[in-house]
Amino acid sequence: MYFLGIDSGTQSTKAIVLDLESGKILASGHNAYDLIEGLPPGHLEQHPQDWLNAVEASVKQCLEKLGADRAKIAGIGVSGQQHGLVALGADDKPVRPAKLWCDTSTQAQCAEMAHEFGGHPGIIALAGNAMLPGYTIPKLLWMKQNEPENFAKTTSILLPHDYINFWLSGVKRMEYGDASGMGILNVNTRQWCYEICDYIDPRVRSMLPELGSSRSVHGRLRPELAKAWGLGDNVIISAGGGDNMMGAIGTGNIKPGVVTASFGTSGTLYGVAAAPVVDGQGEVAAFCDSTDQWLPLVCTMNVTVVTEQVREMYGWDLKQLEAAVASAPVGAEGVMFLPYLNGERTPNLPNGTGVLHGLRPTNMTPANIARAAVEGATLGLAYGLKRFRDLGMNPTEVRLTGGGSKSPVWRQIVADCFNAEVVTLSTSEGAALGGAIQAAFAQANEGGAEKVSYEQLCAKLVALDESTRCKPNAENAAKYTLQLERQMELTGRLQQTGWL
Ligand SMILES: Nc1ncnc2c1ncn2[C@@H]1O[C@H](COP(=O)(O)OP(=O)(O)O)[C@@H](O)[C@H]1O
Ligand SMILES: O=C(CO)[C@@H](O)[C@H](O)COP(=O)(O)O
Repeated sequence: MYFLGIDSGTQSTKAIVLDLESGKILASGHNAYDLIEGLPPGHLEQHPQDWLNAVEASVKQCLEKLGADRAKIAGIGVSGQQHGLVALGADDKPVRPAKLWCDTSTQAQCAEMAHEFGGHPGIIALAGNAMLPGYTIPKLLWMKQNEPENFAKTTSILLPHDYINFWLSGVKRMEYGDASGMGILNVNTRQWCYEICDYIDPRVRSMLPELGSSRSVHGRLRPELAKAWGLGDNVIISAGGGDNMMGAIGTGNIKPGVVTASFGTSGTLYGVAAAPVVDGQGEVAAFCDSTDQWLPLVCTMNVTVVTEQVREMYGWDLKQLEAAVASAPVGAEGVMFLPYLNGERTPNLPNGTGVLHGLRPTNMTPANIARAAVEGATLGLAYGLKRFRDLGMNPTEVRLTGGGSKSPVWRQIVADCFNAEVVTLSTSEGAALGGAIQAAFAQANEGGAEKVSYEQLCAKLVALDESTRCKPNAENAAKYTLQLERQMELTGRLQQTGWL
């Protein structure tokens, strides 16, 4: 039996076909897209139709490679960028483009809601999470206040992966993992916080679809799509989840003790927990995972955003970028790059901008700027790891996934900044693999006692690539400890003076 895993990311969609028997990835597909251009700073949006087109294109690439064997596909699992707001009208069409996880235009709405519910402590007591601009529900309040005609037309809301699931199956439903990033799920009880919903508008309750377990089957592939793609008539769609929740499954992060770091458009650090992990400072998000456990997570908004920008500025390809980073010494001869190009979530700087600090005539080289960009983005996540350690999670090994983890020089920088061993998986597409594994789990266990566990599936299907293992270099780790202090101190001071 084969399972299709789809990861709809911020920059592209990736699809893979997993053979359950051999554990091999038999085919993969990829399709890129852009953000909508020309919007004011802080407004980051995409057309949901672009995601559907990319899903279709990347799935078709896989199916072409499989040929007649495509009939062996028994299930599909979808991973999607978290938090985006897809607002649908009565005709089930988006009433406007989706506002994304990296859209920071909703600061006023976050402040208003925090004020209403007793500040960050009050909101954290209600839902487990602070109200941050990246999350979904402030986007809905923003729409009510700024586009009342679109709000009036909205009859239901979905997250990006839910919208893809809806297109695949015709069923609107949410699962706990991705729903926990909306800002209205009480992560302790896994129930909606109706106080917050009602504050936004009494109609919000009716906009929410059914909410349920991430372990169940979401629906079946629509007959029209099954026919068009040449698939069988009983292909299940699993519950799916946010890309970090699915990345957790695909990196074998299904029981406490494992920590994964993802280097994609965003940077994330997460580890499964058997109970909610609530951070009083609201920096470590208290999310649910997509196996009905919990997923404390730190997210920074500027990872490959920054490296891509530097690469484009110098007209380099990825190899040239890597060579430049490798040619500069640890610490980039004093050049520091505060990477907040799109604003930032951790630390919470919705209006943040990038800062280059420490430039001298002798160190102002493309190589140092490239190295400083990688170091700045990685130290942002090292701060997250420090917060994990504050909360009692102290990994000796971190599993890496996402596009940036393909770079050997970057991996060593991560090991040194984290002062922990790092290793990648046999595929860098952890979220897509997680989708395929979740689909295999849901298909095997549908409607009865559990026949196959996540432990069994991950033991068989998730493999570390030992050739990528990097140990921290003690001397470099010590330098990066100081570098992190400088980065956070500089950030704090600029924030205090209103420059960030
Ligand atoms: N060898 C590499 N070195 C540095 N960055 C890389 C490398 N390979 C891929 N990337 C980066 O990874 C990014 C894609 O990562 P991905 O995890 O797929 O992002 P997302 O899921 O957010 O769309 C690319 O834009 C590219 O910048
Ligand atoms: O907002 C978060 C996590 O809370 C991001 O991690 C998004 O889920 C986007 O992910 P990528 O496209 O970078 O994978």
